[in-house]
Amino acid sequence: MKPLLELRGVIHVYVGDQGANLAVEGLDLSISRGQFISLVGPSGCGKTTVLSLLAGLLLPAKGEVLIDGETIRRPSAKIGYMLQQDYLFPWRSILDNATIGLELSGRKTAEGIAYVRSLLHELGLGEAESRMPYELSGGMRQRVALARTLATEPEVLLLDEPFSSLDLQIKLQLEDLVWKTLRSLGKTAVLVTHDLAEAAAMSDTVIVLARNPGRILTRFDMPEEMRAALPTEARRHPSFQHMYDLIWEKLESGHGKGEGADEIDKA
Ligand SMILES: Nc1ncnc2c1ncn2[C@@H]1O[C@H](COP(=O)(O)OP(=O)(O)OP(=O)(O)O)[C@@H](O)[C@H]1O
Repeated sequence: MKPLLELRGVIHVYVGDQGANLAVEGLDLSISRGQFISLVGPSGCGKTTVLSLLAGLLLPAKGEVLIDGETIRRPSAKIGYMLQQDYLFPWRSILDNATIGLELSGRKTAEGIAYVRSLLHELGLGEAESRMPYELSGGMRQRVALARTLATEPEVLLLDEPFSSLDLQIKLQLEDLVWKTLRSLGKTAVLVTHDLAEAAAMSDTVIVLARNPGRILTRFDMPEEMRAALPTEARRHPSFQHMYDLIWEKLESGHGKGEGADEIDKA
């Protein structure tokens, strides 16, 4: 099957006052439609750089980044980006926050609003659409941010540590909810996380990166039964601990002491 997203021989160099910084080198990656991929690795290995390249916010110095076989040269409506911080506008209600992308792209039609209402409903916010951001918990705010990202119907969701600021219980609930929502809508997802358990539980495939320069060390395809299960169920699957240990060992072998594996959340 033709991949939906591809990185081919990608190199990215940041150029600034301090000179040139080779951030990532020789990245080759294919992601199929509907796949859920996680990127894990120590701080500075290029996870956010990869997301920015996929989002069209950065252009590679060498190589190609493609969606559906077409080179990504600028941000596209096909790709939505959800961040650690929700960046809700405090003066707008939940519904008005969730419809902002539609407004900016001139698509705030009755149909568009109805779709956003259905998303809010799916995400357990149906009764809360007229409430203001200050009235919401962190988990609710992230659900609004997800509805806002999905409102414009992107094919791909880039998720940059969207659960990292949440309490454990809320985080687990939200992992299930996001996984279920993206699955039911057939979306393709690329998650960046420092939490190896989260990566193993949510993903079809976990990509392990190393740094200096950022590069792909290996990829782990999760067992079929884990992939089909909700993240909280996948965490209880007999293969979960084994997959987790494999990812952790690869990270350690890739970095050695002092090279950053200790920054990964092993809890
Ligand atoms: N704007 C920038 N200018 C110069 N160098 C940068 C810039 N952004 C990132 N870098 C460098 O590129 C490399 C990759 O950074 P990136 O932020 O993609 O890593 P990361 O894996 O997402 O890190 P973290 O886990 O800490 O968020 C690092 O060496 C970083 O210092």
